[in-house]
Amino acid sequence: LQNFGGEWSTKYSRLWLLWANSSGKMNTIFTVVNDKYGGRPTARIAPHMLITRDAELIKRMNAVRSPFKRSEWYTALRLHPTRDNITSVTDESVHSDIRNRMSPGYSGKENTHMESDIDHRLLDLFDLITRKYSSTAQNFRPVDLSRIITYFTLDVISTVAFGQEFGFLKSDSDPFGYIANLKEFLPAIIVFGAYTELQRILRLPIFRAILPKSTDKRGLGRVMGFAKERVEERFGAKPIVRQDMLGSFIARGMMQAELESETLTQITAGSDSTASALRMTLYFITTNPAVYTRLLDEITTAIAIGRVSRPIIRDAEARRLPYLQACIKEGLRMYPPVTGLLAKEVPAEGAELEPGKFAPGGTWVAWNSWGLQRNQGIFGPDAEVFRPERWLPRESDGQDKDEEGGEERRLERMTETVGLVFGYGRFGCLGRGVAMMELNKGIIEVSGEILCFSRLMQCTSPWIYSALPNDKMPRCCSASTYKPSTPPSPSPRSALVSFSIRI
Ligand code: HEM
Repeated sequence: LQNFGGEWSTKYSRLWLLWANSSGKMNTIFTVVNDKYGGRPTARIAPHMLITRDAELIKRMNAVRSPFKRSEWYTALRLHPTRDNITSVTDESVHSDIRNRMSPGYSGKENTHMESDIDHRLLDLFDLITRKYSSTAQNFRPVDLSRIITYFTLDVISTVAFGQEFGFLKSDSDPFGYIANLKEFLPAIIVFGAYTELQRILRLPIFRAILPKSTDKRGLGRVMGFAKERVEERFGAKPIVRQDMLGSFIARGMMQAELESETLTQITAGSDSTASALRMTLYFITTNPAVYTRLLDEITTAIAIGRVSRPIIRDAEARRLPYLQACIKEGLRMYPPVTGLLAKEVPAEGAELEPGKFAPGGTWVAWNSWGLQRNQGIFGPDAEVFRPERWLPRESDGQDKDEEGGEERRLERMTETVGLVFGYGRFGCLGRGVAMMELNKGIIEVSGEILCFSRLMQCTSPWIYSALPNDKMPRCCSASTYKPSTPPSPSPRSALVSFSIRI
């Protein structure tokens, strides 16, 4: 790999990688490395490992008939003590068989409750804010939005996966100690991905006891136990039949033991990723007054002309709001939630990764999703800035047709590139539809809620004001209940929202 630039020690050992992995700043360190070594998109990060921010190479490696395959890095994603899952399996044919059987369930076509399930969890979120976090002049009750957003995505995924919410929002707590345990596990997964020999040691029977198992009282193991119970209910003498993801997987012949491992993966893959996207996007929107105002103007107008359902916007309606869509794409671009290495392996015969640069068979090529989304050639010189306007068509001055296909091509390239935050091709995210539905609904409804709560009850906008029955905080935004001439209740109540930003 001597043709590829990188820190000098990466030729000899994985220590630099270990340092980068455990620094908490892996995303920016890899981006600096990709920038520093001649500005080439691919650099060396370990004796056998490269990292790339080249969108074309990432697509080539992930494409359906590509000879590249998953590297052993993926085996670190095995959470069950004895069974692989869709994300950890490295055998191509086993992976594609599981994927074929799981895709219909994830797609939502066979999950008729999906949209209403998400709506109910969003209402639970607002109910929690109303119950516990609306401050009065005497009683100051700020809420950490980051924490409860994580509760929201966990309750959503358990509901859409197997028809029962965990109950994070109802109890306003982490009833299983799951989040704390995952915080310990995720960094370990990252290290085990680079040092795969550690995994082999951990799989020895004497070490299995420290891995999570369904009989544990707390942590990942407890969630595993919860998932196991839900799976058991679908088998046996009087099985529960429900049209949800689990129902779809069973209909496609997945066995009970397989499902116990897959449901745990669904939860880990589907909650933290979406929670990061939601909280970072909300953070950027609500701390940019110009963006925030424009977004609320868009929704207020849409409500006024009857294009938005209440109490929760429909997914199809949200897709028709261009500025909301621009904010969501820009949020995903600024903070791609998955920054793990996801390394693919070069086929035995080797491959030319960049013009004139060959990598031998067996080389691992990791992705730098952060750097990929900061490509100034694609997103413009202000790629470091949160600016949703970049996603809106620019007025044509008649000259942009000369610039590589003009405005249409510019938007297309950006959209293709930001779509890569969900991976690509045969390894692409199966939960993308669920995640986008949560974002479409969550971003706009929570943005409105924050504004509603953060103004004392002097609000006049139809978006933020409706009647206040029984001195309760309202679910606002009903255009029909908007009475601008009626002053709202004078009692000063608000919810103060803070974000603790975790990356
Ligand atoms: C904004 C939220 C999300 C992002 C950014 C995201 C991103 C990703 C990425 C980058 C991959 C791996 C691609 C690779 O290995 O090359 C992936 C895989 C996967 N994701 Fe997501 N994801 C999100 C939400 C979800 C949700 C909500 C679910 C479940 C409902 C989910 C389920 C999965 C599954 C099952 C896979 C494995 C697919 C396979 O191995 O074939 N994800 N996701």
